[in-house]
Amino acid sequence: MPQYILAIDQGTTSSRSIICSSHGEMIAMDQHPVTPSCPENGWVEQDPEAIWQSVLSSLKGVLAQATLSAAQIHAIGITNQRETTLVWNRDTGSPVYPAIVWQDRRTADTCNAIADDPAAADYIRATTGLLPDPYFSATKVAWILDNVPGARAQAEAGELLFGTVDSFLIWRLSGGTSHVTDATNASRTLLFDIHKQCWDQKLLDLFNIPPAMLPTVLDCADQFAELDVSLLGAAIPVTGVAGDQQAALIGQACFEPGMTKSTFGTGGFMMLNTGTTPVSSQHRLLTTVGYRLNGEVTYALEGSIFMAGATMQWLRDGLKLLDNVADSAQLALDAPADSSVYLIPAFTGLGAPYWDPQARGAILGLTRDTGIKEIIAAGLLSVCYQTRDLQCALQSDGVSPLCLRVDGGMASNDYLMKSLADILGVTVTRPEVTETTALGAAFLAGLQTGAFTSMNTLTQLWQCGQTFEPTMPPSRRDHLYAGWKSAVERIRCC
Ligand SMILES: Nc1ncnc2c1ncn2[C@@H]1O[C@H](COP(=O)(O)OP(=O)(O)O)[C@@H](O)[C@H]1O
Ligand SMILES: O=P(O)(O)OC[C@H](O)CO
Repeated sequence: MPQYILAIDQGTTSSRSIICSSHGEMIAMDQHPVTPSCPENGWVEQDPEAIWQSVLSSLKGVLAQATLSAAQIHAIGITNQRETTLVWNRDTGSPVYPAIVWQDRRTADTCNAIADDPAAADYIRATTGLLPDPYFSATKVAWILDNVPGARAQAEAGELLFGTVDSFLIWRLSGGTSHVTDATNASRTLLFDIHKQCWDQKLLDLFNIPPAMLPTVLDCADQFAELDVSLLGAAIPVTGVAGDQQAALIGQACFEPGMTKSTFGTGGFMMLNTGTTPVSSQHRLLTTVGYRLNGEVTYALEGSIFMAGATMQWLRDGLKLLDNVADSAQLALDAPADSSVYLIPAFTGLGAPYWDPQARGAILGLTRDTGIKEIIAAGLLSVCYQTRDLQCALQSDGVSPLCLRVDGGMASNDYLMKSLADILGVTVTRPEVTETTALGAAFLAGLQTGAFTSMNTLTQLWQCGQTFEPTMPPSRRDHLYAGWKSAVERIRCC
């Protein structure tokens, strides 16, 4: 008799819940959109109540679709958009400000000032594996405390709690009894020592964050909470948590050093397993916790692209060039292959390896012949070129992924996958089940309860769906990439 595990995947554009069996089969999925708002240039926020309601709806929806009751669910796993920052009142559970989303750049000046202090920047790098960039949570928390009237005093009095989305959801799901997170989410805050696996007092002082606000950090497979019975009718245990990119690493069964995955959702995130030794990048990649199980940390090198699928949303909703993002594959195929249009989607700056929060986007190489198809193709190719930027940084750090496992909403786009193989010059593999992020969270939850007995079991559950081989001549791929590099140089601010 299989056991049923439910996984919540709270992403930037939607909240999904899946139910899978202990045999690794997907039984049902339910998805509800969430819409970020951009109240000022470079700001990106979400309504915490909309996040919560979308998660609740997806929980109820997936149970209905699977025709299962909550009592039949063995365990819950949670995975989430990382870095997105919430601060809420311990007594009421009400957030004091909207969620500040990972893409938000409002704290760029603060980060630049810290980056200008070599001792502080070196300490951050050595302790957290990250860089002083508005992407991470610390300066977002400080901004809320400094800009919401009374918030800092309340935080110092222990009345306010900080958490990434996982923490906030667990607080709500547990009826306000569990204030916890996991080591992967903690590793994205700029406040967590990835070597000692604890919050770092010197960083808390640097960013002026009261320690009383912080959640307890657990392994990725652990006892996080029990569901408040009033929500679904059963006290289901929450036993697995990981940030979404780390959950995808697990869902893609990248358990051996050197194995690499890229997830193309709102952003694009390449992650390479480096084993139990943290590797420090000389080329501005991040050293991060891949997963922590039974107290043992597996580290990863990560390259983060801020705009992948979000570029296609902008082409659809902002420029109205598309009715449906999925149409982009055929339109791009119909564009002439020799188009030299480059779209640089630096809408909120550039992520790895540039880390330029002030850069802004551009479309370059326009001619009188340029039309919608060429711009759409350039939007998709921007994802390939940004991924090649990450591949080059990894190669310069002495690690070269020989093949790449892909997932995320954009992975269904065959034009993109084939172009990616061509521009990178490596085999791109799409798994049979592309909901790898949610699957990773389910794997973690099942590892804790014994529904999955080992990492080997998870490796055997991973199934290849389709592979895309590179066929573009190396000289052509290098020529196209050189055009991208010179286009990027035109828009950089630092
Ligand atoms: N066929 C497609 N072609 C191009 N982009 C796509 C396609 N399908 C989805 N996307 C993009 O992928 C993103 C959604 O992927 P998803 O993994 O659900 O994102 P997230 O977890 O960040 O919310 C959206 O930005 C959407 O524009
Ligand atoms: O919402 P996604 O899937 O694009 O993921 C967001 C990342 O976790 C941000 O670091």
